[in-house]
Amino acid sequence: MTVNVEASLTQHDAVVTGLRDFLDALASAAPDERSSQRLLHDLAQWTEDLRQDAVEESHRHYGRSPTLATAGQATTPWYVVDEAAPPERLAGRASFSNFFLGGRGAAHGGTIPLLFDELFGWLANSEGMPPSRTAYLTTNYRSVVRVGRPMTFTAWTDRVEGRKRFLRAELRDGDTVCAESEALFVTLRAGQP
Ligand SMILES: CCCCCCCC(=O)SCCNC(=O)CCNC(=O)[C@H](O)C(C)(C)COP(=O)(O)OP(=O)(O)OC[C@H]1O[C@@H](n2cnc3c(N)ncnc32)[C@H](O)[C@@H]1OP(=O)(O)O
Repeated sequence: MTVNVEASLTQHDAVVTGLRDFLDALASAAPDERSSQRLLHDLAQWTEDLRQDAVEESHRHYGRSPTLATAGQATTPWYVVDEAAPPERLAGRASFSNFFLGGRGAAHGGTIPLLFDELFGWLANSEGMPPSRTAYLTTNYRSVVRVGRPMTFTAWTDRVEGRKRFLRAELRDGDTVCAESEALFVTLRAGQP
């Protein structure tokens, strides 16, 4: 079994990386009854152990990694930022593993806006920016996103009007634009969650 663990990762980051690999392996396999039973048993044991370790949101590790792609959210399509000029522009690479398969080799349609929302969150909430949230996000699907393909993305701030940031992004497979997105992020007022 190959587990994609980098030496520099903390133990928790390594667990999240392992979880991402696990989900891909699970989605790619057709385990027999015996394997499924063993898996269910192990999962049930770990679920129980982790429930004993439950803590309040601000003390959790999950989804807060400063070093991992996707901040350590194992259920977000993998991406890495290669060029960061926040809050103006981001560019990088992405890939949808079998865990994100919708059907006939194409990524599930709901997972593409999930990636865009991640990228927009990066842009709109970069260091020094007041916190903001997605008010709307639209996606145009131009060509299927194939699982396992190396993709590239660009996300940029189109314009700012007071508390409103209008953002745009493109996801490409080579020269083909597979999806485009447009979103509005609104800066939160004091007291908004
Ligand atoms: C905190 C960091 C976390 C990282 C976030 C990552 C991104 C996310 O996924 S966030 C999760 C998904 N998003 C949400 O749950 C947001 C839920 N919605 C809200 O909280 C609120 O509606 C919020 C904050 C977006 C806007 O509410 P509020 O501050 O009351 O806005 P409001 O004063 O009515 O409107 C401000 C302006 O935005 C415009 N606007 C607000 N919503 C929309 C919309 N959906 N469409 C178009 N325009 C809108 C208003 O028309 C207004 O424009 P103008 O100033 O020109 O009159």
